[in-house]
Amino acid sequence: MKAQVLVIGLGLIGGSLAKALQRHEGIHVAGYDADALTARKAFKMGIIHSSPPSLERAASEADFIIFATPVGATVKLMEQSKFWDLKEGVILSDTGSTKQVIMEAAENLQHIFIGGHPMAGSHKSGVEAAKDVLFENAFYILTPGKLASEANISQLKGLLSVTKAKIEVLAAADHDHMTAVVSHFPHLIAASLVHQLDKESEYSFTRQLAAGGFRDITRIASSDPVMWRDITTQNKDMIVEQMDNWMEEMQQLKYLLEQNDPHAIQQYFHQAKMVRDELPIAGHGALYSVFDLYIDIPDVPGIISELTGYLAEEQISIVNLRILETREDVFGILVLSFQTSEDRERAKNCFARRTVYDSYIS
Ligand SMILES: NC(=O)C1=CN([C@@H]2O[C@H](COP(=O)(O)OP(=O)(O)OC[C@H]3O[C@@H](n4cnc5c(N)ncnc54)[C@H](O)[C@@H]3O)[C@@H](O)[C@H]2O)C=CC1
Ligand SMILES: O=C(O)C(=O)Cc1ccc(O)cc1
Repeated sequence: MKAQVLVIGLGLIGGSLAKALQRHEGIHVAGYDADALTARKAFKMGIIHSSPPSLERAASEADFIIFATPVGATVKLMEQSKFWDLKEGVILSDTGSTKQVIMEAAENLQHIFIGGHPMAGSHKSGVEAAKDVLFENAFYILTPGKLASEANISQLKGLLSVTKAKIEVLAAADHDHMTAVVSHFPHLIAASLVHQLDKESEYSFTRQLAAGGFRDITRIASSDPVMWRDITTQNKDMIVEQMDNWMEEMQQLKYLLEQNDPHAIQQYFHQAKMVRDELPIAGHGALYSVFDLYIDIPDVPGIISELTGYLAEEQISIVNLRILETREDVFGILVLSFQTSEDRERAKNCFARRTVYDSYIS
C-alpha cells in the first residue's frame, strides 16, 4: 500500500495508531500535535516518520487524515479543515470515543469522512504510553459519513488492517448508546465512588483500606479529565438515560436490602456473577485488550521480583501488575497483565517451568 497518512494528536491513541500504521510498507506517516514537545518526542521515539511544522501543508499532502485529539478539539479541527486545500479523494477519520456529534460535524464537510473508534486504551494518556500493539484483537468501530462509498470504507479498512483490530461498521447512534452503557456511564460511577470516598470524614483511615476491589472498580477514574469532559458532554443524553436506569436499579437494590431477605440478595449477586462471568474474555470480543494471568503466591519477601525477573530473562513484557490479596500465612493472588494472549501464554509456560506456583486465566 502506498499512501501519505497524517495523524493529528500524538497521545496514547494517535501515537499507537501512527506506530502500527508504519507496519505497511510504502506508507509515510506524518504526525502533528498542538504540543510541539509531544511531536518532537513522537519523532524521536520512531512513532512517526516526519513531524511537519505546518498542519495545513501536511494536510494538503495527505491521502488519509486521522484526528486523534480529544473529541471537543476534533470537532474544532474538522471545522478548520474546511479551509484546508485537501487532495481530491482524501479520506478523513478520527479515533474519538463519541460518534454522533462528530458525524454531525462531518455533515458540513466537502470531503469523505468515516468516523472511527478503536475500542482499546487505558487510563494512561500521552505519547509515552503509545504502543503499536494496543489495538490487537480489540473492536475498531467505523461510522461512514454520507460521502463515503463502499470502496472508501474498504480503503480505510485496508489502512487499518495492520492494527489487527476487528473492524465493524455501526450507526453513530447505536455506537453512542452501547458505549454509554459499557464505557461512558461506568466512568461516572468510578469517579463518583472516588468522590464518595473523598467525602468520608468520619474515619480518616478509610482510604488506607481501599484495597483490590475498590482500586479495580475505580481505575478508570485516573484517566485524563479533559478527554472525559469532552466525551461526557458530547454523549450527555445517552449517559443521562443510563443514569436514570442506574437510579432505578439502586432503588430496587435498596428495597431488597430493606426487606432483608438473604435469599433475594444472594440471588441478586448470583445473577450478576453469571452475567459477568459470561462476558467475552478480553481480546475475544470485549472492549479492551488486556490479558490477565493470575498467580497464587505466598507472602514472602522478594517473590514479585523473582517472578518478574524470570519474565525479564525471557523477554516477556508486562503492562500491569497488581496484588489482589495478601495476608500473613495465606497465598495471595498476583495479577500480571500482558498486551497479547501470546505473551500471557509464554508467561504461563515460563512459570510452569521455573516455579512451583499455580498460574491460571480467570
Ligand atoms: N485513552 C483511551 O483509552 C482512548 C481514547 N480514545 C479517543 O482518542 C482520542 C485521543 O485520546 P488519547 O490519545 O487518549 O488522548 P491523549 O491526551 O493521550 O492525546 C491527545 C493528544 O492530542 C493533542 N491535541 C489536543 N488538542 C489538539 C489540537 N487542537 N491539535 C493537535 N493536537 C492536539 C494533545 O497535545 C495530545 O498529545 C480522544 O478523542 C479519545 O476520546 C479512543 C479510545 C481509547
Ligand atoms: O482503561 C480503560 O479500561 C478504558 O476505559 C479505556 C478506554 C477509554 C475510552 C474509550 O473510548 C475506549 C477505551
